[in-house]
Amino acid sequence: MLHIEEIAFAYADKPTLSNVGFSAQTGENVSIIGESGCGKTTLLKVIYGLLQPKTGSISLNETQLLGPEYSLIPGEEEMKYVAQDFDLMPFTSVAQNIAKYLPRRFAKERKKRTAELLELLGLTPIADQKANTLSGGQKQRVAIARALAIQPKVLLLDEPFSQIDQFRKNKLRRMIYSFCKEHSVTCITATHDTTDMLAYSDQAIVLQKGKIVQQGKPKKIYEKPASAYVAGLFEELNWVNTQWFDASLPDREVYLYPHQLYISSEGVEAVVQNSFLKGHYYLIEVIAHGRTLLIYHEKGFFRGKSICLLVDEKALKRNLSS
Ligand SMILES: Nc1ncnc2c1ncn2[C@@H]1O[C@H](COP(=O)(O)OP(=O)(O)OP(=O)(O)O)[C@@H](O)[C@H]1O
Repeated sequence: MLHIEEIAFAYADKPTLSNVGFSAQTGENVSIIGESGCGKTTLLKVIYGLLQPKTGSISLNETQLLGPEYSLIPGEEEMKYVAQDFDLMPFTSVAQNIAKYLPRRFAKERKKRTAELLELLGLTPIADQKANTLSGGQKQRVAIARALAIQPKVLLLDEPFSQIDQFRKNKLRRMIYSFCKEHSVTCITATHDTTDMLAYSDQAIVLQKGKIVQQGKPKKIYEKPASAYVAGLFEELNWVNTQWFDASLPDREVYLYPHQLYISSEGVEAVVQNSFLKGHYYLIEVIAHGRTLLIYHEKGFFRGKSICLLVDEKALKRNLSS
């Protein structure tokens, strides 16, 4: 188990993390999400042992990790960290970049494992290409393959799929996270992309200005966000007044996800501004009570069309009581 307790960290005298603590079971997949600059990368670097926390402690399977001030080589041996800058050997082939991290003694085993990793990350066709000729997404995949070369106990991924095309991203995500599960690798992913969190994480940690503001099962966080900040990490929010929909409710401004508003034959009058095709549905931008709101609908509408909106009453009331 990876146990992180009450970590605080500051760059010079600028506090960046305070009171951060959580535990991850062996093989658990934890996401760290939050707005840009909230401290996700810093937290991964503290866990990996590149930055020394001011206070707090980190232990892996009951062994306390002391941090870079107490080790000759920064970085914990049993962990692998895939940073945002990849750090590949530029004039070396994809296959050699991966093989370098495998023991030299067992040549046959080394070749087999390299081939497996090339296949897992979809890199076989470019195995002989030099790293400096790769695209950002290809470099990112080589960096992940390298981190998995010798199976770590803990894999720390910083925005792992940010440069990978949509077409490959979903398949790759499924493969990597199921690889980690099968091999009991604890995986901590810092991400902006809440799809990483909702579909694949066992536990999510939401950071805001270096502090944990919500923590738990992803579904629960999505359905019961602790604040508009947390909800806004998933989708653009609609701010509405409760009395537009129900005059008996206290007069409050509340936030709703787009799917919590829907088109009906009666309700709040709105005028369509834009319809954006999203695949099998549309994102519709409307103006109601002088505000821009977003809703989902199966059909698109022309600009200027008048429609009426109703609200998911449960969501409205839940929001009111939070
Ligand atoms: N080496 C550094 N020296 C001083 N301040 C730093 C340093 N690295 C990061 N910071 C600051 O610490 C804060 C947290 O940065 P961090 O990179 O951890 O955020 P993040 O959540 O990972 O952001 P992003 O999602 O944009 O990668 C930011 O305000 C950043 O400017």
